[in-house]
Amino acid sequence: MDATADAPSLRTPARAPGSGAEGAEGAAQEIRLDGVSKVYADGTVGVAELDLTFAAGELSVLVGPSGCGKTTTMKMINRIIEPTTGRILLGGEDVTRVDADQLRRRIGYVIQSVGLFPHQTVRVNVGTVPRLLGWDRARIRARVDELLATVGLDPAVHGDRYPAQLSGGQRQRAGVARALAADPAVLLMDEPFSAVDPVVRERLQSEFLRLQETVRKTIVFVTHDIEEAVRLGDRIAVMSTGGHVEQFAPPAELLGRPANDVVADFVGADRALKRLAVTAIDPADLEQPPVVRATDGLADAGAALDRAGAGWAVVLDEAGRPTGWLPAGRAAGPGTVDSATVRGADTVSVRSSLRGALATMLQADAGWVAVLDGDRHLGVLTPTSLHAALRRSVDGRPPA
Ligand SMILES: Nc1ncnc2c1ncn2[C@@H]1O[C@H](COP(=O)(O)OP(=O)(O)OP(=O)(O)O)[C@@H](O)[C@H]1O
Repeated sequence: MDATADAPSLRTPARAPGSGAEGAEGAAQEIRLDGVSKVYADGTVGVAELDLTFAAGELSVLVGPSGCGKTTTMKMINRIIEPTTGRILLGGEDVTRVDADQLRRRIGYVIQSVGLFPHQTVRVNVGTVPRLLGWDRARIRARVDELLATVGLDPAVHGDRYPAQLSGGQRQRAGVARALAADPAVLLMDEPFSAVDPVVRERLQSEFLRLQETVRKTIVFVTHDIEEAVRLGDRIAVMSTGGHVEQFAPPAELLGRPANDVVADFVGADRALKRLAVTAIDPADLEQPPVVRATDGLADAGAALDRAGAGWAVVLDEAGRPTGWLPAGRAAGPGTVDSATVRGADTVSVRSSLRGALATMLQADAGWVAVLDGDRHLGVLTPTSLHAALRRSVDGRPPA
């Protein structure tokens, strides 16, 4: 789903005059559940009283064991299931009592089995909601083709196929395109990627993250897979049996400070490792060994190392990129730094996660990795500073 080419039109579609869908299109809206509960006819508590706010433009994940009420919670938002008590506010508007059909047209919905109509072509499927909204044929056609391209399907190749003629991953992409067709303020996704194999799933997840960067919908996403939750979620709600929310927090906080044993059990014993993937590199975490230029004199470099009391220096080339390191023991005598440099410097972008930095460090076996902003050297991470960064991300403490 390379969304970049189509970004502007996804955000600002022309509104169909008199479509009756005013408010259906465009900017993401906050979803607030206010004392919402569901007790089924047989007395089963699907969801206990929930107070939850899904922030506009964020991807919130509902995660938890089977039967804990994830699907019930999600389906109450588009009123496939009617809440027993409470109010649901969409962009501040109480939608608990508005017409349910109209409400659903404002909300994109993607489910595990995709839910494409098998007897309709991909184009017809993706155009479902715009058709219901009364858009004219040319506009629907243009929108559908644009969306298919956005999610990585070629309209000329896949547009006239039936769902059975697509692979699982392609069907899932078509499902996402259909949910986005009328540019809904909100997307609900119920285990959308669980029916495809792990490799395809990971690719769909990455593509979906890129798409979300562009469209910035308010998304509520149900999964039972904590890895998927951590990968995708801006915030994660861990639910437990009986429809309770045990913790609702960003992934790093959830993994770093589980609110209780239920959450700790659910996120798993390897939560520290999972946390690496969701913790960004903070320039304040970086170590600053002395920096020398390849063209500097060795004696000058040695003096700089002495002054700093450092055992080694990062060597930069003329463009300022790290090319290797200079051990203090070699920083003496005639010649330039270049002649004494231990070649090879592994680098990572400051936009990487700590996991990316650790992976590079392990692969290189160098014990340090230079962090760059574009071509600019910002500092280095070592196992010690990486550990400090991880603790800082959890405790909110400044790095040592
Ligand atoms: N129509 C129904 N009548 C009675 N009980 C129901 C009904 N639908 C769901 N439930 C019950 O409500 C609880 C929550 O179900 P829900 O489908 O929301 O769970 P879930 O977390 O989505 O589960 P899963 O991960 O297995 O899909 C479960 O105990 C379920 O058995």
